[in-house]
Amino acid sequence: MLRGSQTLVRRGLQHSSAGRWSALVAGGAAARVSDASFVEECRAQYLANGWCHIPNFIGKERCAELRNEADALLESDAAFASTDDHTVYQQERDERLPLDHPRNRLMKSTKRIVDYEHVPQESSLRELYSAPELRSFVQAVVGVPELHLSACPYNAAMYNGYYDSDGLDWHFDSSEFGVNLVLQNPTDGGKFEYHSLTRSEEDLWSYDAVTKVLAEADASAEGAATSAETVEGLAPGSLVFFAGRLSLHRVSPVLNPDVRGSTPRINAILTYEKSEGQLASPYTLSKFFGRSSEGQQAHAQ
Ligand SMILES: O=C(O)CCC(=O)C(=O)O
Ligand SMILES: [Fe+2]
Repeated sequence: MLRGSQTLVRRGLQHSSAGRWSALVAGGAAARVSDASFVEECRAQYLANGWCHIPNFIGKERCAELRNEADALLESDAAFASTDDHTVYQQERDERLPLDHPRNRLMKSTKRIVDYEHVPQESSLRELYSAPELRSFVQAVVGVPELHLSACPYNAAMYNGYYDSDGLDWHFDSSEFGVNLVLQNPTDGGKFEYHSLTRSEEDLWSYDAVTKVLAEADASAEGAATSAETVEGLAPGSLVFFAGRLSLHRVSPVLNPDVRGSTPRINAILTYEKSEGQLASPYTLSKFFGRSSEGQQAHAQ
């Protein structure tokens, strides 16, 4: 009797979670995240490219709702505008090496961020981020034994806004998987450029490979070919994720000719980690979030 009623309660919970997921992503490809053939297709794409792009992952209405929320927050006091120099490794420079060494070369990035602490409690972004359906799906596609929510109160999920001439220069992510939900494209520029598996877990410096990608990037400004690729076709509602911890990537500067008015590039980033309790690095927190490690510790989730 007791066992029977517990089963019923559990089934009821499962139904309500699945029902909530369907409502959250209504009209989008995400309705298929538990479908084995869909997961297989996405896994094949991830293995072939190093990234996986799913157009129209969430429905148009949900996308518009998130875009409107992000747009308002990014223009409010909740936003942190960063203008910073950083190394591709997102670590302090090594004074023993020359300034033009890849370890020390400084990249320039400017953008706005609304971090998780400023995302309203009732926001659909919070629901999407913590949905077990999404986490299991990403885990299956990237092929890791476990995937966890970030313990950082700031980088768990956030909105990014790139306004005129903003961009995020070449870097490796310090968190494991930054899942990118595209909410608005700018008029021009703001492309996502990606070099697959530039470094390995065995050699996290991989200086030769990093030197080569950065030299190619410099030369490509003059029109030369590069082994980095631009991920094409990203549009509002697209979900794209990639091995950003091992692959150099950047967002090219947003170009908004004044005459056509200003349309920022807006997206949400959802952070997942391979192990439980992961926090953001002090370097990343201070450069991109305007936050301290002490604050992170005090509010860790
Ligand atoms: O905004 C994007 O498309 C990518 C952002 C990114 O690489 C990051 O936040 O680390
Ligand atoms: Fe990144």
